[in-house]
Amino acid sequence: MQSLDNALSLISSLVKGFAHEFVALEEADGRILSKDITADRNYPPFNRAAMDGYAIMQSDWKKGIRKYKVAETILAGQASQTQISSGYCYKIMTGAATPPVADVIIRREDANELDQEVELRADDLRIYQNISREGEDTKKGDLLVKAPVRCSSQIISLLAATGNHLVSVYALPSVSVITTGDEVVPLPAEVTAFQIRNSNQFLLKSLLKKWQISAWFSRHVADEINSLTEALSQAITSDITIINGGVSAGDADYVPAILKSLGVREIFHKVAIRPGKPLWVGQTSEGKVVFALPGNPLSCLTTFSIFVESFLFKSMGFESRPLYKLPILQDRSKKHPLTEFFPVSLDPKTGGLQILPFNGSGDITAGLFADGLAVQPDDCPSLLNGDLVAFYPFRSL
Ligand SMILES: Nc1nc2c(c(=O)[nH]1)N[C@H]1C(S)=C(S)[C@@H](COP(=O)(O)OP(=O)(O)OC[C@H]3O[C@@H](n4cnc5c(N)ncnc54)[C@H](O)[C@@H]3O)O[C@H]1N2
Ligand code: MOO
Repeated sequence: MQSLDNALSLISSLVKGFAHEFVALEEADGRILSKDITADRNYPPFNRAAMDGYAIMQSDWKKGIRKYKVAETILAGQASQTQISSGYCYKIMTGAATPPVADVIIRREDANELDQEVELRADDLRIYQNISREGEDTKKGDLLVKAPVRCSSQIISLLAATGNHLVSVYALPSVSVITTGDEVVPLPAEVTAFQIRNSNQFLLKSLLKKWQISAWFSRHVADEINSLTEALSQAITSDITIINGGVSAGDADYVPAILKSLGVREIFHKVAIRPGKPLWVGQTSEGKVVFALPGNPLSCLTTFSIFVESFLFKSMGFESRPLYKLPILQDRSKKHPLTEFFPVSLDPKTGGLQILPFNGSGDITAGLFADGLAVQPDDCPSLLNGDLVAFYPFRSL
């Protein structure tokens, strides 16, 4: 049985890195950028008027001039046609380019608009008042966002602002999802007394969607050697195969043996964690990776979130995944020597972690309102209120 750290480093050793591809900006939400974003020009690209008003020369104001003739009206997007001299101003709109000769804008609210001229008022006049100067936000060539990073709405906006209508992202892997078990029935079939519905298939597909991945091959297979062999032989042609159930010690837990018979090399079987101990990980001779996750719903969620996601993060260029240390808000003890993952919610008032009780890893409500998983290390029999614990968020925070 592997320790958690060993299991994670064995998984890292399987990473070859996904290819890069270009996608349209409209399709980039939630994808992982594979190329840095740099500024294609200065921002603002010109001395941008920040207010509707009148642009003057500060030197005129200092001379005591308060009434100005309007030389020209400059709208956003227009180039100015005139060069003002003393006693003249531009009428200018927010977002328009302020000609270099003008170095102050007085708001329209502080102007008395007369027939051919305008009388301006200001208590305190500062150079470049109401002008956002060229390059003051960022300079051409500046690194704005370092890859890899998940495309948020703000990043999408920045990509658009900097002219990237095609975006370089990490290509998505092909993924198969196979659930197993005689007792597991698909929706919307009726369940008999000793059957259960196939929730993990939906769980896994939903977890993959966070990465914008849809499984190309998805099937439920009974605990029967021939059908499992047939389905798994197809599934393992994918970059990543995720199998659920049939990996512990039961008479019908055929998955590890069948994978081996199909030439999948076992990297490890069993990790010293709870839930999720029976996890099996292997690799085909072509380098495709196979995760066989334990069947209990919380074990499935945990092993996906910790192991499959670590593999995805690394394959998409992240050195490590975001991991937080946050205070736990209750005492917690454990009697076994395994590292324990448990569902927690983020307390909005304190920023600490509330422990969410559940009734074992088969409880369908376990982790229902959790924001992520917290960790009680193998050698730590008790956690005290206020102790910092590792926190793996379910969503990128
Ligand atoms: N003698 C031992 N027994 C067990 C061990 C062990 O080490 N020695 N490990 C236990 C642990 S921990 C877990 S977790 C389970 C995992 O077993 P399997 O991965 O072989 O999974 P199954 O036995 O097929 O199912 C376990 C449980 O999960 C339910 N299940 C399965 N698939 C689905 C699905 N698609 N949707 C919803 N629920 C599912 C299944 O009905 C079982 O109740 O083994 C322990 N036993
Ligand atoms: O992974 Mo198992 O859930 O520890 O019962």
